[in-house]
Amino acid sequence: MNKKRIAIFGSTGSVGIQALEVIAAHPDRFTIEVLTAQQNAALLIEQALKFNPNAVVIGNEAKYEEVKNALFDKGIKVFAGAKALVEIAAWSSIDIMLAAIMGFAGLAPTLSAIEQGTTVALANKETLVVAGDIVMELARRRNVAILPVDSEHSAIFQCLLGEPLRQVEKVILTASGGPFLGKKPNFLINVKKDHALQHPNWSMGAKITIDSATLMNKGLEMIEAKWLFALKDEQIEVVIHPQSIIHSMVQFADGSIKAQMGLPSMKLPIQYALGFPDRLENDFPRFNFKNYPVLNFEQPDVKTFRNLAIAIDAMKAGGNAACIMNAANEEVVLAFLKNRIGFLQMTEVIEEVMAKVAFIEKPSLNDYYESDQAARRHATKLISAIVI
Ligand SMILES: NC(=O)C1=CN([C@@H]2O[C@H](COP(=O)(O)OP(=O)(O)OC[C@H]3O[C@@H](n4cnc5c(N)ncnc54)[C@H](OP(=O)(O)O)[C@@H]3O)[C@@H](O)[C@H]2O)C=CC1
Ligand SMILES: CC(=O)[C@@H](O)[C@H](O)COP(=O)(O)O
Ligand SMILES: [Mn+2]
Repeated sequence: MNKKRIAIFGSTGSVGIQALEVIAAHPDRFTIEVLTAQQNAALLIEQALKFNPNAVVIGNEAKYEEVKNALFDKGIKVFAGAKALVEIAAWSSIDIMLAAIMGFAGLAPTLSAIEQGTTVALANKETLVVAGDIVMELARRRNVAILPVDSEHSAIFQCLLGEPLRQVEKVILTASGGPFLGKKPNFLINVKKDHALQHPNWSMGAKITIDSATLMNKGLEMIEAKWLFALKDEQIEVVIHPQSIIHSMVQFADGSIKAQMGLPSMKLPIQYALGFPDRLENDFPRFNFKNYPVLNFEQPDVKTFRNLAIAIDAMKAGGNAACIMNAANEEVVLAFLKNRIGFLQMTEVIEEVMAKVAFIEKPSLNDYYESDQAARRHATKLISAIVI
C-alpha cells in the first residue's frame, strides 16, 4: 500500500500535535511531507527532526534563520512567510493537506491546495465561515474532497455515509455549552480568561476554547455545516449536550435520527479524515455506557450567549456578513486573551463592527479579504477605546 503523504499546516497547534500522534501510530500508512508553524520554531524543529519531512515553513520570517540553522544539514527544506505557505500548499507531492492553522490565515493555503487538486482534511472552520461559497465551488470544480476534521462535522459526515443528501431533514449540532453553561450576564460580566479557558470536555487551542465559552464556536460550526453539506439555514439546529458524547446527529426524511458518539477526543476525527475511507485500528480509550448513565440535552440560551444569535443572523444574511463577524471575533478573542476587554464586551464589539462594515451581497475573494481587513481595523479601534 502506498503511504499517504501528509502536509500539516499548523503542526504546532492542538490539532497539529494530535495529528502527528495519529501519524506516528501508523507509520505503515502515512509519511510527513510538510510541517508548518507560525511562532513556535522550537517545536517545529523538534517535529521536523522526528518526522523528517521534505519541507517545513515557519510563518514568522524573523524565525527563518533559527529553523534553517537547525535543519539545513538534515536535508529538510526550510521556507518562511505567508507567501511560502500558499506556494507549498500547492505542491503536487502532498496527498492530504491537513488545514489546522487557526483563523482567517488558514484560508489562502487551503485554497491553494484545493486549486492544485489536493484532498483537504479541514479543521480550520474559519475558512468556510469566511468564504464557504468560493471554497466549496472551487472544490467542486477541481473535484477535491473536503474531509471534515471538526468533531461535529466528522460526526455528520459519518452519519451521512450511504444516505442521499435530499433525504436529510436536518442536522443537529451538539454543543457542550462551555464552562459557563447556565450562567447569566451578571456572572459573565466578571469572568476572566483563566476561567474561560477551562473547557469542561475538550483540550484545545486558546482561540477555539474562548469561542466555545461564548458559543461563537457553535455559530461558526453552523455556517461550516451549511457549506460542507450544502444545507439550507433552517436545516441546521443546535442542542446543548454538556457531556460531549454525542458529537452530532442527522435526522432524515422519515424522522429517523443517526448519531455519532464516543469519548471527546480529537484524535478520532483526525484519524478518520486522514485514513478515510478506512477505519484504522487504534488504542484510543473506548466509551463505556456504564460510566454515562445519563446524557442531557437542552436548548441554548441565545439571550445570554448572544454570539450564537449573531452568527445565525450572519448565516442567514449571507454575503460577507460571516466574514465580517469572523474578523471581529478573532480580534475580540485576542483582546480578551490579553485581558484588554471583558467577556461580554466581545459581543458588543462584534455587533458594532457588523453594523459598521459595508455589507456585500455577492462578494469576490478580494471582497472577502477587504472585508476582513476593514472589520479588523474597526474592531481594533473599538477595543482600544475600551477601559476595563
Ligand atoms: N483544537 C481542537 O480540538 C479543534 C480545533 N479546530 C479548529 O482547528 C484550527 C486549529 O485549532 P487549534 O489547533 O486549537 O489551534 P492552535 O492555536 O492550538 O494552533 C494553531 C496553529 O496555527 C498556527 N498559526 C497561528 N496563526 C497563524 C498564522 N497567522 N499563519 C500561519 N499559521 C498560524 C500556529 O502556529 P504557532 O503555534 O507556531 O504560532 C499553530 O500551529 C482552528 O480553526 C480551530 O477552530 C476544530 C475542531 C477542534
Ligand atoms: C472538538 C471540537 O470539535 C470543538 O469544536 C468542540 O466541539 C468545542 O466544544 P463546544 O461544543 O463547547 O463548542
Ligand atoms: Mn467542533
